[in-house]
Amino acid sequence: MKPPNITPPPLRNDCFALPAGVNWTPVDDALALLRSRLTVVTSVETALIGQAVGRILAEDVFAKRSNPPQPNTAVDGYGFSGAAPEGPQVMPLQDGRAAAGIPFDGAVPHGKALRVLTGAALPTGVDTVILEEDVTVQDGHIAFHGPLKQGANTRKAGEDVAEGDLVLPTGRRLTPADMALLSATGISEVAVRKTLRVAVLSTGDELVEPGNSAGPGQIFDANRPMLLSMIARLGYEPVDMGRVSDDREDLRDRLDKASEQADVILTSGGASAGDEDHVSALLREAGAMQEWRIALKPGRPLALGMWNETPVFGLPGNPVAAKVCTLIFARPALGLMAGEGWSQPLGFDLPANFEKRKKPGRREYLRARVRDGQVEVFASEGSGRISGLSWAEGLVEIQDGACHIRPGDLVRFIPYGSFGL
Ligand SMILES: Nc1nc2c(c(=O)[nH]1)N[C@H]1C(S)=C(S)[C@@H](COP(=O)(O)OP(=O)(O)OC[C@H]3O[C@@H](n4cnc5c(N)ncnc54)[C@H](O)[C@@H]3O)O[C@H]1N2
Ligand code: MOO
Repeated sequence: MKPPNITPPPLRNDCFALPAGVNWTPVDDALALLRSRLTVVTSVETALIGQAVGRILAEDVFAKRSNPPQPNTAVDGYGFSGAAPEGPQVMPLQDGRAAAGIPFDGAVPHGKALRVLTGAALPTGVDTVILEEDVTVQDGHIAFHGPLKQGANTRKAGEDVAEGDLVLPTGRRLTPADMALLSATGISEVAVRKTLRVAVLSTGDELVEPGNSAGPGQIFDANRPMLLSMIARLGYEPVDMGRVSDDREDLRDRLDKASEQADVILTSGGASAGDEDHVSALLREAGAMQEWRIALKPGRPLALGMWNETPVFGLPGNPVAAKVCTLIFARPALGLMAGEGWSQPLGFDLPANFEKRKKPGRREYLRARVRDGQVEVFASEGSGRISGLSWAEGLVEIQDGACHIRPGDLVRFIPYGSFGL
């Protein structure tokens, strides 16, 4: 029998070729859209500072007390009033001493010196301190060499923070250093955002739980353990929604549950438009689907949508693409929803030790690390090469317009740490 007369399309064999007539969304436009559409979703609660590290401030915090609260001495030594002129100085000692927490009761007459210990409030009549190492003490007197400026070796009240100053702004994710700052400025509890709950769900008939036996055609679910731990590292509450097979009704059911238990949903797999790509199909059906074809490698088929008013990031199944999309798109979006605000990862421009050609018009992220001050990239760009994710210590961002990177060209390296991992 004669075969039917069918005209095939020209062979491109490039899943990243920009199809004619399709408008690919540049990464920055997709990010701008996310940024403009999303808002803070978490409510506010009070946390004692002992429990507040890693939490996000829900309001500006102002100092209740100055730091230091009063002028004090920065060293162990002897305090007196005014500058000491050049040359040898001898001063009678005042009886008593001032120590941290045990102030000197009374005033020190001009011309006399008082024994003072680091942190002690300066008593009336003392505004300058000589270091004890520079002093000879004998017969109720001290002797030292001038000159010494007025105010030497002392700390002014409020020189660090004055009462009423803004100490930390809304949206700040509290660090261990902030615990010291809050304590010192008289703050013992703060208004913080409840922790954002992020559901993680894997889709695909081929997936098996690590620890179980995997038959032919099956693979272990690698994305879910990665994504759950990324969420925890980013400071959000991971909500494990397990795995769903490629069954639309099961997936619908699981998305319903996830939207009850979490503020945001991350799925992986089924994001593109194949026969079994149920995530994108359901999001499209729900009517609130931005089916973005993003000019990005890896991670083009990122499905974004709403499910029961809960934002869903339909991440591509390939683990490298799932991680890149999480870092580039989900992370700033989660920050915004959590009350932390939109953030850009800090990158460093360093010379490349590799050569790469690419099509202009799409952004690329390669698994990378820095050795001897140069950026090296993983040997393969394959999106299923999970080993490269562990090999890498960050991503190198190749700009949309670039088409040929030569060794020695500056490229932007973004360490995983800059993403909060
Ligand atoms: N004809 C085309 N095929 C594909 C294209 C294309 O443009 N034309 N794009 C490719 C790209 S790029 C990606 S990325 C994937 C995206 O696919 P989906 O998001 O629909 O994901 P799946 O098809 O379900 O899975 C892709 C791949 O990843 C594996 N996978 C899925 N989940 C997990 C998991 N939890 N742990 C480990 N591995 C996982 C899955 O087995 C597949 O091998 O589509 C390409 N195809
Ligand atoms: O988005 Mo796919 O290869 O980029 O993994």
